[in-house]
Amino acid sequence: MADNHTLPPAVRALAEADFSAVANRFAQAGFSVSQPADGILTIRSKQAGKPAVLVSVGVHGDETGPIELVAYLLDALAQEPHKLAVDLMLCVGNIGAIRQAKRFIDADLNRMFRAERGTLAGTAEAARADVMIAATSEFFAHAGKERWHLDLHTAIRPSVYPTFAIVPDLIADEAKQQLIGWLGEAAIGAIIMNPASAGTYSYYSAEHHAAAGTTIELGRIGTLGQNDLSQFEEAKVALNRLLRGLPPAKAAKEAHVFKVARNIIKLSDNFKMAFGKETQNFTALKKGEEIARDGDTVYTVQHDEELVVFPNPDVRIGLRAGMMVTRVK
Ligand SMILES: O=C(O)CCC(=O)N[C@@H](CCC(=O)O)C(=O)O
Ligand SMILES: [Zn+2]
Repeated sequence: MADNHTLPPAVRALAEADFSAVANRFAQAGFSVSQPADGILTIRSKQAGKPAVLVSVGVHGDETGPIELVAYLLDALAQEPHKLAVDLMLCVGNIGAIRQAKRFIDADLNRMFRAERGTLAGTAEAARADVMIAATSEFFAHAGKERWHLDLHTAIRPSVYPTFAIVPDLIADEAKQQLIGWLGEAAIGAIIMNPASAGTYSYYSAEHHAAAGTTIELGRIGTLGQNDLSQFEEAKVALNRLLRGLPPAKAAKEAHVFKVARNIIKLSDNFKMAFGKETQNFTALKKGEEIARDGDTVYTVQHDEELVVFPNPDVRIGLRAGMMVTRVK
């Protein structure tokens, strides 16, 4: 982590998963506040029927922008706690990796939210995912119909759309439309509709807890305390609006919509991508162009146009090394 002494106190506290100041304020204002595990805080109203909102940050330890954004927002909300209009679960994901300013310690935490973990079982992140799953299940077990999970990330490499979201297809229609409306308010540039889980946290919440769950990419990885949050002002305003139960605002932007055509899975150590790993997200490839090869398997573009997202040859064998998407609108 950056030199913590120079960080604004609210940012330092959230990055260290120290909820004490915030927890006290909401508890004093009459909310039921609990910390079911390290890095997890729930704040519930004593009145039933509020929307349930899970906000997660730091699922990858080097993705620091969302930690800053949520820290400032939560700090401001804690000054007027009675304005919180939802039941809130806040999850700081990979606490150990945040401390070390690394994506993960042993393995990618955002691939652990699946029934079969194979070679990922036994890692530090498998244990952390179990803790997060238990707390998430408990949180949504008490929830009414309106359920959200906003899992805030940042991308490793540049992107044609600096902000974008991955939305599980299986979310029920009404909730999906509400989520897409919210992503518009947040000025998210592109939405990728995803038909199948890659073991991610937001897909898990959507599939198992009927949440309007999404992974949101806000810019690129950077040093804690040094992110330019002005690029995500609309996202901050939209999140603030949701937590305070204010009426939806007009979309700041209509997102470009894509759908996942195929996940490129790394099959062996022979996996080689046809382009550099700095290739920006949403780079377009034409039918027949090579994407990657892995021994005898050659991945080529099947549609007239496919765009590559998250190209990463360095993932473990068996995991997604890239996502090919096609344009819907
Ligand atoms: O930029 C990258 O290569 C990774 C950024 C990131 O962590 N993205 C998430 C997306 C999760 C999803 O598909 O919903 C991830 O790969 O875990
Ligand atoms: Zn991430």
